[in-house]
Amino acid sequence: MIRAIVTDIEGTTSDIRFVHNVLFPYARERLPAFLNAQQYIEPVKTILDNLREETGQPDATTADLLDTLLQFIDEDRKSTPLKALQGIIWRDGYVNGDFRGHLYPDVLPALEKWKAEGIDLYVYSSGSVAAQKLLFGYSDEGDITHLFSGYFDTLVGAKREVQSYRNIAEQLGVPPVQILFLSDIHQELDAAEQAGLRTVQLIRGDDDAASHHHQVSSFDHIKPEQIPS
Ligand SMILES: CSCCC(=O)C(=O)COP(=O)(O)O
Ligand SMILES: [Mg+2]
Repeated sequence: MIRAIVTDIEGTTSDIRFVHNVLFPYARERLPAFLNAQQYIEPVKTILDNLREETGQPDATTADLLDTLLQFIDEDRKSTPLKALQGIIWRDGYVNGDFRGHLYPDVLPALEKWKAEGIDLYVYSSGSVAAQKLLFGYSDEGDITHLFSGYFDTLVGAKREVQSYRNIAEQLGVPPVQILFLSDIHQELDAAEQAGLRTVQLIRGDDDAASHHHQVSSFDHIKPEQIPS
């Protein structure tokens, strides 16, 4: 039986276009002024030092790091320091009501049903845990963070690495075979499957996302009780 469901965000609970057309431009536009104001203040100071270490540029200036970050944004690089900075910048947008966290309409009813059935719910996204809590805390359906028992970001490991899913299962204290991972990206699902998790692939768009994983177009087609383990 499935005891825990871990869900991706972009392309799974939420439209890719919300992330790429709203969140990313919002952070990109504000990043230069944000770094200029915050570069010597924690936690930004430490995040920038982490970026220097990540990129092997120990003597990089803030201007150098800004160029690197803008390039990472344009490449959709899942850099942990970048995601931490984005999460801090996005807070103002959510709190000020500039935008709300997009949820597909099938997501909340399914999460509430699974929670009521005793399945614990978690999130695993490249977005920082802070960014995840903001998206679900200021979502189209209001604050739904009460539904989630925990959050994972790339501090647990990259999403296409098998070890990341072993780490998640160990932290949950649940046998991998009793954990269902939901994502749109087959490489993430492949890694989760190799770690022993069960998988379902969300096909939200019309792109050809052929894979061997069980595929559904919405959360209401997911039946955890029918997944053998
Ligand atoms: C938490 S909302 C922002 C998501 C984000 O920054 C991102 O890069 C999405 O990556 P994912 O691994 O969830 O597809
Ligand atoms: Mg995704």
